[in-house]
Amino acid sequence: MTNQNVVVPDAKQGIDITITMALPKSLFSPAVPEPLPAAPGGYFTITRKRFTKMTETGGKNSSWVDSMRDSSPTRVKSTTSLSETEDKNSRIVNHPSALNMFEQIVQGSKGKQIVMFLDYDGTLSPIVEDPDRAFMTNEMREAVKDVARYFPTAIVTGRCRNKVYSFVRLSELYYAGSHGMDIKGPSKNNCKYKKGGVLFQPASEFLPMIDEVYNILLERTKSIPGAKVENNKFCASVHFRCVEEKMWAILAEQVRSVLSDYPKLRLTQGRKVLEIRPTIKWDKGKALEFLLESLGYANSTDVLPLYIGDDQTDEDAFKVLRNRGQGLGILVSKVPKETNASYSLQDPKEASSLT
Ligand SMILES: O=P(O)(O)OC[C@H]1O[C@H](O[C@H]2O[C@H](CO)[C@@H](O)[C@H](O)[C@H]2O)[C@H](O)[C@@H](O)[C@@H]1O
Repeated sequence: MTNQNVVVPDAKQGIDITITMALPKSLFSPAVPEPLPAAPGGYFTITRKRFTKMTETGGKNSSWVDSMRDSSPTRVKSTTSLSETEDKNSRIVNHPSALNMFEQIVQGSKGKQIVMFLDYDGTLSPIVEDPDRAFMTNEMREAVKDVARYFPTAIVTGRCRNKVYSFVRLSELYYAGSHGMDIKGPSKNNCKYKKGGVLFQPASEFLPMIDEVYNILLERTKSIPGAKVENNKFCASVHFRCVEEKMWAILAEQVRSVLSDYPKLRLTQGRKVLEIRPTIKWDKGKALEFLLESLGYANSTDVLPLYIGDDQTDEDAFKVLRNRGQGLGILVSKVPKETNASYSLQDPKEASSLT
């Protein structure tokens, strides 16, 4: 790694600014990526019907447990070798490293205002067993702080907004917690963008319901060793990272039985986590659009949104960028994955080099 000066035109101020970043020596690769074929929707919602079918059969039907296993993107299916995956579906391995392509990304931004969107878990912080201890490093915090000095920067996460703020502790950022259902901008005196003090909570009516469901889930899962329920304000998470695999079907059945009383809630899956969310049509992609609009870039061609994320829920944002034909999705993943992102990074460390 080496420090390099990258000149980025600042459309807002009409001047070039120079950012010193830690970049790999191999950064300025001449390769230009082929335009990616359109990827199909990557959203991994488990429909109530499928969820019911999976859980009804309990441990006997392996599809439920398979689905829980597949929720960890670090797992490559043992029946398929990497080269087989490449042969079968080259689109999956076709998104080049964002690090190697960074020069092109920066060049592509010429004259455009970059807006940076960052997922938290698995992107800014490494995945750890205890969700309460998913701290980001000081180095990462400094990197994000640097980015926010030049570009509007938002954290977009499934976590409760206050919780992620307690990890990140940068008051100049925008925060979209609860999968984008709790959006807040920097306070007026800490914001250089025109609509900084934004606050938007499209699922506020669900607050009492989520609280209720959280408490029921706590009770119903307390006898399952390793299960952890997290209240993320407008959604809730049931973690199974520390639950023995033989208990997964039982945990699933508990969650299913709770959800069957709440038709206005739906289930999605993240990295070793079941996420209970309101059925409203709102996700990280909608949050990205809302923030671009709030910043005054709704129909602008002078903006380049960059979104870095690692999770299935980030696919909604990647898809929005792909459909707009504007901006870039960057997937953090060690293994090839079907994605709507255009570039990839291996892990949070690489993400910190990029930012
Ligand atoms: O949108 P994100 O910022 O990626 O948040 C998604 C979920 O992240 C957290 O869980 C994940 O990270 C934990 C800590 O590394 C890990 O233990 C867990 O297995 C992962 O799923 C968070 O705890 C959840 O509430 C978020 O929904």
